[in-house]
Amino acid sequence: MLTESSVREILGSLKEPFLHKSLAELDAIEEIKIKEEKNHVSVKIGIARTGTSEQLQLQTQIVNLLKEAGATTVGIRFSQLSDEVLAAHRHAEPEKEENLLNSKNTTFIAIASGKGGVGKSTVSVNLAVALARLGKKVGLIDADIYGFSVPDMMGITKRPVVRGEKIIPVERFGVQVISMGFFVEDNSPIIWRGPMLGKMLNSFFHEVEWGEIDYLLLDLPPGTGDIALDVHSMLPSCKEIIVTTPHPTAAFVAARAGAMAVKTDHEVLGVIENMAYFESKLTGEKEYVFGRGGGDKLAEELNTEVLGRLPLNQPDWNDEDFAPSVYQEDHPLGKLYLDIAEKVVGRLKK
Ligand SMILES: Nc1ncnc2c1ncn2[C@@H]1O[C@H](COP(=O)(O)OP(=O)(O)OP(=O)(O)O)[C@@H](O)[C@H]1O
Repeated sequence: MLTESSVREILGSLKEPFLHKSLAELDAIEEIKIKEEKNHVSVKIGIARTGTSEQLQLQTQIVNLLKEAGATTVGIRFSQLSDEVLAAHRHAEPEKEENLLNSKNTTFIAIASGKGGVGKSTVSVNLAVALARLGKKVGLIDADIYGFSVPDMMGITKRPVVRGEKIIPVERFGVQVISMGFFVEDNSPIIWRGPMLGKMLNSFFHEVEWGEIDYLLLDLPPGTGDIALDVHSMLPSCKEIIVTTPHPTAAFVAARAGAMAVKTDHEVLGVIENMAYFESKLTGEKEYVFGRGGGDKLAEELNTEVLGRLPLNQPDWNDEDFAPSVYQEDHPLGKLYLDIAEKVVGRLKK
C-alpha cells in the first residue's frame, strides 16, 4: 500500500512546468491523503499558473505515476503557488517562446523606397550578402509582396524545407532567405488585403527557424502602405535604410517613406543613392544619367547621411554560381556594397 512518504518520493522529482524545478524543491506537494480501504490517494499540488494546459499535462503524469505505483483511484487539486515561492524562483522561469522578435542580439533593418523600380530589392540582396561577407550572420525577408524578386535575384532554385513545425530558410551566399514567393504556386499573383500582410510577417518571425542572426534585413514593398505600419508595430526598434535614385522627383517621393520612418520612430540609418551615375569603361568618365543630388537632398531632409552611391552596372554572370543580381566580391559594386555594409555596422555600434 502507498504511504505518504512513498507518494512524496514518487511525485517529488516531477518538474513544475513553469518554473522548471522539481515539486520537492518548490515544496509544491502541499497535501497528501490516503484512504486505505478504497486504495485512494489524493494530493494537492502548487503550480505557477493554474487552469493551463501545462496543469493538465502535470495532472496526467501524476495520475499515471500513482496508478502505476498501485493506487486504484487518484484525486488531484491544484493551487496557485504563493507569491514568495514565485518571486524566489522566477528567475528560473524561461523567457516566453524564443524567437527573433524577443532576441536582443538581432538588429532589424528595413529597406524602403518611395517608389518601385529604384533598386530597393537589388540593394537589399547585395547589402545582405555584403554583411555576410563581413562575417555577420544575416537573414533576409522578402516582404515586397508586389513582386517577390529576391529568390530569382539570388539565383535560388531550392525551396525551404519544413522541420517539425518550423520552416528552415534557404541559405544562399551565407544569407538565410525567406520569401513569400517560396509559398506561391507558379508565380501566380496574390490579392493582398491589409491584415494578410501582417499575418505573413508574423508567421515569418514565429514559424521560421532563423537560428542566431545578427542582422535581419526586410525588403519592404515600395511606398508607405500598411506593411510599413505593420513593421513598425511588430518591430518598434527596427532601423531603416531608404533607397532612391538621384532624380529629384524620386528623392521627393522617397522623402515620404523616410518621413513615415521618422513618424513611427524608426531610426533612419542612411540613404543609398542607386543608379547614381554611369561610368564609362573606356574613359572612366562619369555621366549622371538620372540627374544629381537626389541622395544628398533626401539625406538632408531626413537628417541622416548618404551611405553610398551606386553606379549603373551589371553583375558578372557566372553559369556555375548563377545569381543575376548579386555582385561578386571583387566587382566594383561588390566593393561599394562592402563599404556600405561596414558603414552600417559602424553606425549601429555607435
Ligand atoms: N545599380 C544598378 N545598375 C544596373 N541595374 C540596376 C541597378 N540597380 C537596380 N538595377 C536593375 O533595376 C531593376 C529594378 O531593380 P529592383 O527590382 O531592385 O527595384 P525595386 O525598387 O526593388 O523594384 P520593386 O519595388 O518594383 O520590386 C532590376 O532589373 C535591377 O536589376
